[in-house]
Amino acid sequence: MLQLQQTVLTSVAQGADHRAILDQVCRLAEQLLPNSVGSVMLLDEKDELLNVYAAPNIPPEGVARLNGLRPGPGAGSCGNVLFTAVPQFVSNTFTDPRWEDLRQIAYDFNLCSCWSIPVYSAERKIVGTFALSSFEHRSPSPFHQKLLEIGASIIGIVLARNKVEASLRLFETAIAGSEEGFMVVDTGLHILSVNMTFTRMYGYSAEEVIGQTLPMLRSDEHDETFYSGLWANVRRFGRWQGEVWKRRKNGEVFPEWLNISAVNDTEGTTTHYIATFSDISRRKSTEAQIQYLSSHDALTGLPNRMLFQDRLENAIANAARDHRRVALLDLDLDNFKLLNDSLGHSAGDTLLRAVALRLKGCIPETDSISRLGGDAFLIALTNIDSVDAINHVLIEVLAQVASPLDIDGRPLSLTCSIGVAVYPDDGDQFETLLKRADKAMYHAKEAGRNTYRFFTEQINTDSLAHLRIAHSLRAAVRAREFALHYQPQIDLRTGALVGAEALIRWHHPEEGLVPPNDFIAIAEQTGLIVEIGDWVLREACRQAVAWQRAGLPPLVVAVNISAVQFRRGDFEQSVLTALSESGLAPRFLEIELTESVLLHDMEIMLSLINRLKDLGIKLAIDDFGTGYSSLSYLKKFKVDRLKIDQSFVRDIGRDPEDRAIVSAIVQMARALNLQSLAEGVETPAQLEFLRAQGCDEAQGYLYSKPMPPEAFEVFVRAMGDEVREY
Ligand SMILES: Nc1nc2c(ncn2[C@@H]2O[C@@H]3COP(=O)(O)O[C@H]4[C@@H](O)[C@H](n5cnc6c(=O)[nH]c(N)nc65)O[C@@H]4COP(=O)(O)O[C@H]3[C@H]2O)c(=O)[nH]1
Repeated sequence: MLQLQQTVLTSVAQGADHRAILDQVCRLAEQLLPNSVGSVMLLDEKDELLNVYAAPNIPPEGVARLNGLRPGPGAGSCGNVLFTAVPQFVSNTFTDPRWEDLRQIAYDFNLCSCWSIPVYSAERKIVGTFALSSFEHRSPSPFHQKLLEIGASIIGIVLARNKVEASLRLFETAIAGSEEGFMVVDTGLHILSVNMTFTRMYGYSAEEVIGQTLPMLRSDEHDETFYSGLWANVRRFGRWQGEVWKRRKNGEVFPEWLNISAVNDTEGTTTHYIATFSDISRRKSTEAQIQYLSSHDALTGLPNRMLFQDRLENAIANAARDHRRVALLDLDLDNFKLLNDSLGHSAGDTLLRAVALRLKGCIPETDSISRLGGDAFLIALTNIDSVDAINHVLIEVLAQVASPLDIDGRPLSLTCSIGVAVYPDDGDQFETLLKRADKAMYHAKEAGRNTYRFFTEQINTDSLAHLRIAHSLRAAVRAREFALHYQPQIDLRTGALVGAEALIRWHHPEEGLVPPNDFIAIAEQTGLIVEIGDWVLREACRQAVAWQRAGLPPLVVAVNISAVQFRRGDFEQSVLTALSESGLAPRFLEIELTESVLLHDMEIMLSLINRLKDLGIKLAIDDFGTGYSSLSYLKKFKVDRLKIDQSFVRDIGRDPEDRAIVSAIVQMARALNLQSLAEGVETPAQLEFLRAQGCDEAQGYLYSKPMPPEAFEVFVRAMGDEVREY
């Protein structure tokens, strides 16, 4: 008996298959009761019928006939064990009423006696029987009863263990195939096991990560405080869950939903952590998409009213802090309904999309546009420090919307009316500003459309003057209302004429002569300066050649160049065209630039200027001393002349600082081998000071105001021989 126990336990310890162990139990019992066969019967899943589970020495036909045995008073020893829940020892199966239903089987297989006792589950429930059937009539001795008891209890243990193992196997299969990632780590955060989903999600094989610690999977999205908080939670509450950004083997960072639970032993000490996790990148991008759709206009992709309002309110809060303004533009397309009805709605949609795109191009990235629905758009201009900045955008928007469109091959032109309300002048709430901008927009419509109106009358008046100039400037370019006046530049040592600065004049048909300071900035804002500047260059070159042809000594003509001319348009080509059209030798053309132009995009400027200088063109720095004065550029750019700004010259007589500045510029120019020219010289005293400092040249009312070409010609001829090329 002891040997039976030992043999079976060894098999259990070695992890042998449970059926093989049950067979072994039967065989060992048979050895201890010669002339008998052992069998194990188990209840089916419904707990109704008994089936043979192990019976190594009962022939298959016998097993087949015993299977499906329904417990009952005549259902043999095993059927009665289940029926009565107590052991059954039948010494004569041929006569005993408990074998009533199985009598034929008893005869056919010569099973003369049969002893059967219950097999219990771990929960003390009868799950089957263990029986010894003999080929002779006999009753069990106490030893045999013990044998049956021990056999049944071993069978119970083996079956229970098998159940646990089976459920473990099931669990493992479930984890391996789970859509969720699964990982077990020890308390030192070493990875002990991972499932297939982990491998798929992270791109690491199990071998690559087992034994490594968890931080290898971290991204840089969270700092140490985040992770220490997370683990503090797990230690305190036994679990943590939340969103964490992790890094795959290929370096990609992705969001996962992570669940960590502590596993404790029976004493409550944590031995392991189990992490389950899923990749939520797709969910997040769907969420982002939903968020996008709910905050944007489907047709144009522009923010909808809700998002726009949010942004405007933010902008107002920032502007309040920085003492700046925010403008709300309420824009309505003129006659859109008419176009939409006549073109069809699909063309109408294309039109709205095209307008949205153009509007986007008129404002900085940081500002917002929204479509309110229909043909109404809102624009928020943030960070505004002057009404001029709003004017600039308004003029640009009117021009952009009005420039011809091609819709499905059809040329179309469209205009819009804009109402403007300004924070803080017109209110500090979105709704108030919107109402006021809307009201102003109706005034723009009433004023004949294709224009804008501010809600506040004063801003309106100033701004409309601006708009008027912008409008008439466009016409002025076409109507050739510009002229150039020339101001002589004189050599201070010899008194000879060395050059002329060309200065633009605008002869407005109604307003008379408009000075450049009143329109150059607007021309720059509208981009018209490119066209105007082209004209100035061509005209100055043409005039210089005309004078030479008329017998005047050759003079260098200086032309002012705006920064916008450099950045927009092809400046180099303009110069080449002006020179070749006129036939002027490049050394008679000087371009005047301010310091800030040179310092912006320095590398690009340098190569452009060098190409022009290689042609022989001269370069003067205008308003010297008022800008950045980063002196290193003077050498880099091969400058010929420094023009001392008239603001320093004006007060030479009164202000010792100005005197010091002028004298320093003159000395520096000399040291660098550059010419110095003082602007705005009005008095002999100023002239004396400049001469004493060694300033090379001067220009100013003392000699002459800028003159029309004919007057300039008379001036030059009057100077006789005193003209030289500098
Ligand atoms: N008080 C006083 N002023 C004197 C005296 N001598 C000359 N001026 C004025 O000083 C300005 C000198 O031109 P700027 O500094 O280049 O300043 C110019 C220049 O920056 C710009 N400008 C003029 N013509 C053009 C042009 O064709 N293109 C560009 N981009 N800008 C131009 O407009 C500015 C103003 O031009 P203007 O009104 O013609 O004013 C000219 C000239 O008439 C003087 O003794 N006393």
